Amino acid sequence: MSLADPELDEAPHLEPPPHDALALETRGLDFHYGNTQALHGVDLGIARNRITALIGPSGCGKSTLLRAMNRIYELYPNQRAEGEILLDGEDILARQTNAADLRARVGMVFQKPTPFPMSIYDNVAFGVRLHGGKPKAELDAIVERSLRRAALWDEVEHKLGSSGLGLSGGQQQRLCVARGIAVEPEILLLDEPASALDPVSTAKLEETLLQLKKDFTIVIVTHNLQQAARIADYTGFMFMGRLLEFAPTASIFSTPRLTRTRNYVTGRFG
Ligand SMILES: Nc1ncnc2c1ncn2[C@@H]1O[C@H](COP(=O)(O)OP(=O)(O)OP(=O)(O)O)[C@@H](O)[C@H]1O
Repeated sequence: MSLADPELDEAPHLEPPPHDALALETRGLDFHYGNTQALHGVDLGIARNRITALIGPSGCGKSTLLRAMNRIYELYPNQRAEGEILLDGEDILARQTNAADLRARVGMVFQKPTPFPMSIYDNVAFGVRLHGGKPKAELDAIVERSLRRAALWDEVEHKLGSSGLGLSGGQQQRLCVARGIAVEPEILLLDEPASALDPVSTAKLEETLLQLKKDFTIVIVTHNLQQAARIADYTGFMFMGRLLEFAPTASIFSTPRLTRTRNYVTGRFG
């Protein structure tokens, strides 16, 4: 049976977290790239201090959904989101929401590590300086704390003045996590953050994320189903721009309700 089988006309099965546990919620979210509609009426609830994974076949809209959550798509022409995205009850798609403030509250780490061409220290301090700056001693403390939380401090404490570009891929990605959390966002979005990393670096990043969920709400897009099963509390399965199934991770992998989800998580599609 093909995952795209039109005979499989199944209604979505959504088991969102309790409403009072939500940090962010999308309601009826549509997304367009010009004339192409990439998201169709997505209703998604992201639980506070939990890891939520978005899985699904290539092109199903995972990255688009993530990019809507901090309005980063606005930096590109002809991309638009419609519907509601509630962050602590406030609709961030509303015009009056300041995009720079929003991106400080909803940080993002990309697939490819993207350290800036500057020192390790300056990479982590970058966002804090951008959002108003702090006295040197306070900034030092923030940089150390962020690097510790990203499990990178022990590896870089003696070379904070060296270029971030000189680190290994795995270290660079943890540097990007440190940069993202230095401004104390409420939510950290990660778009396939381990796809360019070796297994050891991946394990280290996963461990870091499990620690970080004590302080942050995490949403991760991943192609790696084992990764979702290992670290996510909730998992959403997307298909052709729709959120088809959403539930606690164990249910998605052990007792998926929809045939399409089952075919995908067992690798029996296509
Ligand atoms: N810049 C763009 N312009 C036009 N269409 C786009 C653009 N970016 C994505 N799309 C389309 O939107 C749909 C969703 O893409 P998206 O990148 O969100 O999927 P994805 O699930 O993250 O895929 P992958 O797993 O391959 O990264 C796809 O049909 C894609 O072709």
